[in-house]
Amino acid sequence: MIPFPEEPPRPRRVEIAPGAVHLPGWLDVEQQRHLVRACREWARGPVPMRRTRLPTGGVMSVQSVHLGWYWRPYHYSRTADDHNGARVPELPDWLADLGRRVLADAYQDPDAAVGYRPDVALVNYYDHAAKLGMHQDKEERSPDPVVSLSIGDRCVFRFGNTETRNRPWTDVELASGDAFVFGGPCRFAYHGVPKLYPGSGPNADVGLAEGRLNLTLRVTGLPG
Ligand SMILES: O=C(O)CCC(=O)C(=O)O
Ligand SMILES: [Fe+2]
Repeated sequence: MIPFPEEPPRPRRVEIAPGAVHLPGWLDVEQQRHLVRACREWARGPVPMRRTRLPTGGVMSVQSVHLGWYWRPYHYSRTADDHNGARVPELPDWLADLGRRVLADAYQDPDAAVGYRPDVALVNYYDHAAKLGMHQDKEERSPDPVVSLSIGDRCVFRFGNTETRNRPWTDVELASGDAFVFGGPCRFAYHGVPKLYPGSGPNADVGLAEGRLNLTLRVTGLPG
């Protein structure tokens, strides 16, 4: 009998565009579990996880909690001025260090990571109905790369161009444990999350029963 073909191993590093790199399976299960536990702690407060209010009056479908700086459309502050006024917690050194290690692997250059000092982390939680529209991360005054980590359900991460929110774009599937970096000529590319695959995550193995968790690290370039 001809054996059923095995799934090909996922590639370890995929350059999507100059400066944009996908690292499938960068986090092991233990690291993912640790991050899920940490996110549960941060979600409790002092600024609890919530849906960001938009200037249009609506709310984002993604729920989030921030470390280092509080983000709302379209600026940063230290305190949640549109919410409970509390100050966000510091971004822990171990998380910044994780960001540096992702960067070194993404750019295959330990030096690329040496001066990288992310000072804000956005923790985003997607339930099955949540999406994130095409946008640029552009409130930062630094050209340093954005590092993103994914845990839980798989999603389509739509990575576009720096000119418009429309095509051309590349749809990348981000799975639990994947890292994604965009910097250099891609730093201000439009991107979004149009689709989640409910039930596709490792669930109990990482301590996240459903949905998708994303951690996004950025350098604001703002004075301390
Ligand atoms: O969830 C993601 O993968 C992307 C999140 C994102 O683009 C953002 O928080 O600005
Ligand atoms: Fe973004």
